[in-house]
Amino acid sequence: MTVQRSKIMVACGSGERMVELTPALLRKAPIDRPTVGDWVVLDESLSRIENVLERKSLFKRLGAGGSNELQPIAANIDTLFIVTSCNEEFKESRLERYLALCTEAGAMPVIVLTKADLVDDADTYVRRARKTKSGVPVEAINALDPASIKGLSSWIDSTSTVALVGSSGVGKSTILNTLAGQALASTGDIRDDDKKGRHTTTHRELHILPSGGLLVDVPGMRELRVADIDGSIGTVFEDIEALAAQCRFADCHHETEPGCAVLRAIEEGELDRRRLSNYKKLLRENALATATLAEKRAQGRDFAKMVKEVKAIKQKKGDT
Ligand SMILES: Nc1nc2c(ncn2[C@@H]2O[C@H](COP(=O)(O)OP(=O)(O)OP(=O)(O)O)[C@@H](O)[C@H]2O)c(=O)[nH]1
Ligand SMILES: [Zn+2]
Repeated sequence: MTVQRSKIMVACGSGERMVELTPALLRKAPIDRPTVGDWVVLDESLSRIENVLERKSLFKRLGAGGSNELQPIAANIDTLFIVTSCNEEFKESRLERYLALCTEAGAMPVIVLTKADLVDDADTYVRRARKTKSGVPVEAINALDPASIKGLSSWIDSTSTVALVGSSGVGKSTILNTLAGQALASTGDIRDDDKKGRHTTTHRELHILPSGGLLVDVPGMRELRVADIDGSIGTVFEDIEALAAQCRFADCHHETEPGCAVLRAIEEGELDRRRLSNYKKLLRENALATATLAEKRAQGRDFAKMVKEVKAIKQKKGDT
C-alpha cells in the first residue's frame, strides 16, 4: 500500500484523495491503523482519517525483519486467492502457512495454481494442493488465457472483495489483467456505500473488475510469520489433530512415544512427515510470537497504570 506512515490514498465518492491520519490514530498500534480494504471515516474537511470502521475480516502477519508487532495486510476480504505456480515454486508448507493466516483472517481461501499450461502433470499439483487443507477449493489455470480463468469468476461477484497473495512472479498481476479483460478501472470508480462520511482506503493495488467486484493485489511478501493464530492451525491440520486424539498419551509429542497414532499414520503412508513437521513448526513459532505479544501488551498496560497512578498522586498533591 502506498501508505507512508501518515499519508493514505482513499477513494472518496467518484475520486481519490491523499489524506492524513489524526494524531490519535497515529498513536494506535499498527494493527489498528488503516490498511488496504478498510472503510474509514474522514473529518469534516475530508483531509484526515478519524476512524477505521470495524473490519469483517483482517489478513495480518507478524511484521517483517524481526518486528514483534502485528501488521495488517488487507481488510474486509471475502475470498483470498492464494496463488502459486505448477513448478519448483510450489511448496505445501507455504500453502499451509497461508491457509492458517487466511482462516484466522476470517476469509475464504482458494488455492490458485498458475502456469498449468507449462506442465504435463498439473493434476499432480492439484492433488498435492488439495491435501493441504480438507475441502479447500483448488483451481489450476493458465493466467494468460481468459477461458482458463473462468473458474475464478465464480468467486467474484459485484459484492465481493478478493485479495491475491503469493510470491513474486507467480502471476498475480497476470490474473488481475486477464480478469479485468480491459484497462482496469481506476480506484476512483470504487463503489461507495452511499452513507455519508464512509470511504474505502485504497492504494494503487485496489482495483474494480468489470463484474463490480473489488480485487486487492497484495505485493509479494517474502516473510509470513504467524502470531495469535491459535485456533486456525488446528483448522488447517485437522487430520493431525484427529489422529493426535487417538494417541495413547494425552500429551503425546508424536516423536518417539509408543501408541502414537500420528507416527503410525506416517509409517502407513497416510500422513507426510513434512506435514507433521510443518504443523509443529507453526505451533512453536505461534506460541513464541504470541507470548512475546502478550508480554508487550502487559508492559503497555503496566505503563498505562503507572501513568494513571502518577497522575492521581499529582492530583492529590494539587488538592492539598
Ligand atoms: N505460461 C504462463 N505464464 C504465466 C502464467 N501466469 C503468469 N505467467 C507469466 O509469469 C510472469 C510473472 O507474472 P506476474 O503476473 O508478473 O507475477 P506477479 O505474481 O504479479 O509478480 P509480482 O508483481 O512480482 O508480485 C509473467 O511473465 C507472466 O506472463 C500462466 O498461467 N501461464
Ligand atoms: Zn502421538
